[in-house]
Parts: sequence; C-alpha cells; structure tokens
Amino acid sequence: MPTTVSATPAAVIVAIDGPSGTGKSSTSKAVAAQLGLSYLDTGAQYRAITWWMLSNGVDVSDQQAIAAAADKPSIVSGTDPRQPAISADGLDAAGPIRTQEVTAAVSAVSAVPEVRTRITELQRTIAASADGGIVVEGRDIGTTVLPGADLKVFLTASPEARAARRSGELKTTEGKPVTDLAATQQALTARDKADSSRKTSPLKKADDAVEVDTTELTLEQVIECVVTLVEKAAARKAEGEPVEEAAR
Ligand SMILES: Nc1ncnc2c1ncn2[C@@H]1O[C@H](COP(=O)(O)OP(=O)(O)OP(=O)(O)O)[C@@H](O)[C@H]1O
Ligand SMILES: Nc1ccn([C@H]2C[C@H](O)[C@@H](COP(=O)(O)O)O2)c(=O)n1
Repeated sequence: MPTTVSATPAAVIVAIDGPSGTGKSSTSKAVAAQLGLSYLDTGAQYRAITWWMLSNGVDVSDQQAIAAAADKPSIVSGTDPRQPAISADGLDAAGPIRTQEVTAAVSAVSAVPEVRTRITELQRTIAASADGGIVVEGRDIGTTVLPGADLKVFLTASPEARAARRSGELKTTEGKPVTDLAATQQALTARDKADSSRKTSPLKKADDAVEVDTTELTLEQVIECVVTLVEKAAARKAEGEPVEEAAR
C-alpha cells in the first residue's frame, strides 16, 4: 500500500462494487490511504453477522431464524484504511470472518432482507459521519446504499484471474493452503451467482458507475486508475457540478 497521502480537494463519497476477487478491498484500502479518506469494508460486516450467527446457534439455512436474529449482535467497523477492524458483540472478528465456513454461509445470510436493512442503516450512518470523505466497497453501494455517491466504480475481472488471485491467499480450516484452482473458481462463481440473483439489493453495476476490467491490470495500475477517477470527482464536486457528472 502506498505511504504517501495526497490532499483531495473535496470530501468525496466513493462507492466501489464488483464481484468477488476483482480487487475491491485491496484497491479501496490503498486509494483511501493515499488520498486520506476513510474506508468501509461492507463485506466484512456481512461476514461478521454471519460469524455471529454461526457462533450463536442460529440455523443459517432457516431464513426466519436469520431474520429474527438480525438485530441482535452489535457490529462495529473501523474506518482506518491502514488498520481495518471489525467486531461482533465486542469480539474481534477480523480472523474468523475469513474462514471457509463463514464464506460458505455469507451469501445466504446477506440475502435476508432484515439483515440487509440492518447493515445498510449501519453503512449509511458510517458514511454520513465520515467528514473527510470515504471509500465504501461492496456489492450494492452504488445502487442501494449510497446512490448519490460522488463516484461509483464497478470492478470486474475474468473468473480465471479471480480464482488465481484467490487461490494464492486461501487457507482451509486446518490452516493448509487451498491449491485446487478449479474448486476455488467454482466456489467464487457460485457466490457471485447467489449475490447477483437475490431479490433484495443484488450485486449489480449502477447505471452511472465507471467499469474497470482489472483482468490484465496489476493492482498498482488499478489503484492509479481509481485514484485519478477520485481526484477528478473531487475536483468536480469542489466546482459544484452535479453528482451525475462527478461519476462519469
Ligand atoms: N489487479 C490485480 N492483479 C493481481 N492480483 C490482484 C489484483 N487485484 C487484487 N489482487 C489480489 O487478489 C486477491 C483478492 O483481492 P481483494 O480481496 O481486494 O478482492 P475483493 O474484490 O475485495 O474480493 P472479495 O469481494 O471476495 O472480498 C488479493 O490477494 C489481492 O492482492
Ligand atoms: N455490500 C455488500 C457486501 C457484501 N455482501 C455479501 C455478499 C458477499 O458474498 C459477502 C462477503 O463479501 P466479501 O467479503 O467477499 O466482499 O457479503 C453483500 O451482500 N453486500
């Protein structure tokens, strides 16, 4: 992650969406750190509520049980891009939310409307209190959570590229590296399908989002591209141009 912090001319709200493994988290953290913005990982919030449910005996195959428990845990997110933090009922969830057990259950939990209402409210509150601007990444930020964002970016990449990126970092529950590329790609596309086909707030590119295909780009190139888009959006915002213009 770059260490230089350059000044943005206006406090911008940036929405970064896209399927799994397209580079949303890596890009969002680096862009926020470079431009001195706050950062919110909304996937981590859905993962944290899923982890809480799994740890507290909620049957995650039962939509009604999930809905009934949606308001119970306290989910707290840090917004420092250099030290992302997430807790559920005061317990550090940063490690447990990345296990395969949580990854396998998170699409089902996050599809339940009561969960989405709860987490969306939390996200809007955090974004509204980020006085210096914020980069919020997820699946429905540009379409549902922050439709008035100053800049919307939709990251894509081929399933093969995403699986190759993911397989380098995944661990089994026993702590062994995941080496089966085909299985990784299958799990990733299955999660995308579930996230894109759910009724409430599916994964979807906002009409006014800038699409960036990262398949052939290095992470550094993607970061540079998004930094430029944010700087342009911030300059337009400072000049008082309409929000729709800022997102082009
Ligand atoms: N352009 C790129 N080239 C190569 N590797 C990349 C690129 N972008 C991201 N990566 C790597 O791919 C992996 C997944 O990236 P990241 O976690 O940022 O994706 P994501 O879209 O946030 O995924 P998810 O939605 O599943 O959390 C990381 O190991 C990251 O370093
Ligand atoms: N805005 C969001 C963010 C995430 N989700 C769901 C769908 C994902 O499969 C899951 C985990 O996200 P990740 O950590 O992989 O980015 O959370 C969502 O529905 N809406």
